[in-house]
Amino acid sequence: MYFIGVDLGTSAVKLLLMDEEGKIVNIVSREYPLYFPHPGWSEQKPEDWWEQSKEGIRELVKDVDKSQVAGISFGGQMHGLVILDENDNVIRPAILWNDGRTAKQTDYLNTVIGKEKLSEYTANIAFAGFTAPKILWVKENEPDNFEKICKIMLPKDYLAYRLSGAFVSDYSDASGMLLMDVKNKCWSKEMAEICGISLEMLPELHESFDAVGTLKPEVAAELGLPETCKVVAGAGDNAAAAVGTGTVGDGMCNVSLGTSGTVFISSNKFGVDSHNALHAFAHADGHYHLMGCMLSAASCNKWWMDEIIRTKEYTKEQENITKLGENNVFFLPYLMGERSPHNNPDARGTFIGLTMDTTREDMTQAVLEGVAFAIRDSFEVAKSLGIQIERTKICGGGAKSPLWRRMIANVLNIKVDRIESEEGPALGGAMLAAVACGVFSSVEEAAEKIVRVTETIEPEPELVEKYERQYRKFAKIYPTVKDLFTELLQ
Ligand SMILES: Nc1ncnc2c1ncn2[C@@H]1O[C@H](COP(=O)(O)OP(=O)(O)O)[C@@H](O)[C@H]1O
Ligand SMILES: O=C(CO)[C@@H](O)[C@H](O)COP(=O)(O)O
Repeated sequence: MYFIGVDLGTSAVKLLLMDEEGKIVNIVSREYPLYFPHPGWSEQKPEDWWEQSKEGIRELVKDVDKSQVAGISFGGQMHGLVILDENDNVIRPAILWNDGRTAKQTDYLNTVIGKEKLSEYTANIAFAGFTAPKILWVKENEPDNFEKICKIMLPKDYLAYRLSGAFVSDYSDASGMLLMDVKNKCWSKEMAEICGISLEMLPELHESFDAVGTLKPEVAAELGLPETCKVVAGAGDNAAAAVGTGTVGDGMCNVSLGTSGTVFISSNKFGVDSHNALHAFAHADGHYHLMGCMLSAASCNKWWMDEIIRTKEYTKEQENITKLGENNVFFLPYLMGERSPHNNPDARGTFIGLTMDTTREDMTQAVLEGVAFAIRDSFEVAKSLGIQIERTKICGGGAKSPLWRRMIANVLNIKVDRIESEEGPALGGAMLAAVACGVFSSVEEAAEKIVRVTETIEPEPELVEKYERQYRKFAKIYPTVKDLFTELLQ
């Protein structure tokens, strides 16, 4: 038997084929455009996700016996608002997780409804990228579109809907909508009322490892897959990545360096961050997790390389970096505003400390370090909650860089475990499909049998000390320039 894992990412859809022994048989990737129609806005077309996923699946399975593909599941970029009308047409482009247009609606939710009430209804407060503020934005700014809404779904749920006709979501991804009561794993009537929507507009909720249907006959024919192929609910990309890196059970950690950067801490018990800086979400293993999310991680390096110094030679560029822990240049990686821990859509990217002898390498280094320091910010919040993290897994495109992995290990002062593939969410998706098809009795068992650590990066005491001093300096920059960010936008 084979299982397909689909990682519906922001930069591309990554598809992974796994056999029932857990061996990765093939990986395929298909890019699609990301639109920034206004500064701070971020959109994609669901039709692009669908077309590229279909093309990717055909390529993925072309050399295997397709009749043996037993299940397909997903890890999807979270929070994106996909709205369909009564004829199942997409009403407008999806508004993504890193879109900052909802500052007014987020402020309304946090101050007028109030953080305490939001926390009581959902276990979280409002962040600009979450789905509920986006619904309010459409209501206020595009009333004609709002009137047409029949179905509200998340990005990966759109794929499941097109593949199977099942209008469903899973608890981990739905946690990020600010419409779900995370503790009790059900929709919040209060939040639906606040957003002016009915519960019928929301998908049926499932565990990530639940089979929710099979391929529609016409889709099966188009893909060359059997109609019996199970479509499995799947998870938000971070929960799926956690499955794919074996971050399941109690007190495990995964750092993802994708377009976003995340710190994911699994827990067998429901818990909330009293500072509201970390999200309290459901996990794909049936339990819970806390998560910090920075909006621009590997995308900062991509921006710096592609748009500014204009090179595709990421590895070569990083090989010239030598001054680890001694850089006088610092970079705030807030190119799309920032979520954890600042919750500030107005925050912006910033270089500070430039002099006449600053080199291109210093600035490249500052970009990579700025991301590592921002990841550390979420670790500091976890530490303040009494959570001690001694080692972490790492995944995402940025984790392909040996230098970045080393920086993370030293800035965080913990061991960093690399697994066989950086494609955490896609592998996690395939594992969820295998659980739903009965190959494994639980997500934990799948992780135990499949995930292998291939390398551990140890912190280096001398560098840890240097980076501790550097982090203290970094931590002073945001509070100093914070007010200026809002002023600059006026
Ligand atoms: N060697 C590398 N060094 C730094 N960044 C990298 C490297 N390889 C890939 N990336 C970055 O990883 C990101 C894609 O990672 P991925 O986890 O697939 O993201 P997403 O799920 O958001 O689409 C891109 O921003 C890409 O530039
Ligand atoms: O908003 C979040 C998590 O809360 C992001 O992590 C998105 O889920 C997008 O992930 P990537 O495209 O970076 O994997």
